[in-house]
Amino acid sequence: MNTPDINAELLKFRDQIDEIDQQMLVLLNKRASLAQSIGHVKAKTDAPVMRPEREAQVLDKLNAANSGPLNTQHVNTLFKEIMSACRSLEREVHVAFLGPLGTYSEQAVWSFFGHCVQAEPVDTIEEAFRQLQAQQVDFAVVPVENSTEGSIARTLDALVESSALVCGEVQLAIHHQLLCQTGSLDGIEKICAHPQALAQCRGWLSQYAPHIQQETVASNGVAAQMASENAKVAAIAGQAARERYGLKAFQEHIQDDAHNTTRFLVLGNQITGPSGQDKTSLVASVPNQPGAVYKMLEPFNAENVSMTRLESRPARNGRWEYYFFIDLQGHQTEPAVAKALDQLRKNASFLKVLGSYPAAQRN
Ligand SMILES: O=C(O)C(=O)C[C@]1(C(=O)O)C=C[C@@H](O)C=C1
Repeated sequence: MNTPDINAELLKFRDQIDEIDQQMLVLLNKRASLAQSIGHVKAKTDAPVMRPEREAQVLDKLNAANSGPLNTQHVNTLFKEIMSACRSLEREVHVAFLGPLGTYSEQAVWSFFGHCVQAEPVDTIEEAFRQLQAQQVDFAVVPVENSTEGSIARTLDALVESSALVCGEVQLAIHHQLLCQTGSLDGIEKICAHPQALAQCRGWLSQYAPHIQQETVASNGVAAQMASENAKVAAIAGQAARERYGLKAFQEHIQDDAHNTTRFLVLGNQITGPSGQDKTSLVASVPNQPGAVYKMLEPFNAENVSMTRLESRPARNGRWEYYFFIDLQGHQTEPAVAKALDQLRKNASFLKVLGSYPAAQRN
């Protein structure tokens, strides 16, 4: 095919794309107007603008109907952003996250809420909980566990104390990158990162950058900021930091464990209804007696409710008691889950249901 023929063929397809884009724009604006109408209805009763269960259902319905060539991830990414834009026309949603900018927590915010939210970095996990409790923000996004490093104790402790409800979860694949101003290691004198990131990349660093000094800093976001200000510094950080600070990658995927993931909780002050594929998180404590833990878990077995997580933390009351953090499959309004929780309430010395929320498979 000669060049004029190729150009003519491209033009034909591009004309069709232009036409479809115009049609989609009309439809998207129709959708946005409907969301605005929903917003007006909600405003009458001060009902929450963000409904995680409804957004999960929208994605599930679309994916069930999808015949490709777009895959599930494409559909989710596109429609999360569409809902994010529509939602922002109802009211701007404010989300606190563990900062600074450029951390994986920020990435988790974009992944759950799309980009049309007001994301506000805070210095500590406790401050995120405080702002949520004081209703300074609508939601808070905090890390709760990492597949290689384990649970984030400060989040677990804060969950026991606070009135925050779990409204959602985000499973984020942690892809560390070695970032600097030029994308080359020439002239780099030190590599900065959070201690966990350095630990997670130990093998790669000893093989490919054994002679460069390493320095631990408060977060990968801080490391990326340092690299953006100093050409002799490289940082280990993720995609959000790379974009935020305009850095170039010397190498992507430098973590030793290819499946390294961090799970984040989306916390709010609102109850989340069932979406069809949900999880329930709770924290319970039992008397320090033989068989007590077995008795605590027995109702889940009896009701055939699957547990996806069981984690213990000292209760910090000086009596060698423990809090058990449990995640279940199903929503607390489902009969089997409700029955198991009723029984657990009788067996436990302490029980707090932290919330039911859509499971993260849509991320
Ligand atoms: O269905 C609603 O309640 C809406 O506000 C609409 C919409 C959407 O764009 O589809 C937007 C925000 C909510 O989180 C859920 C869905």
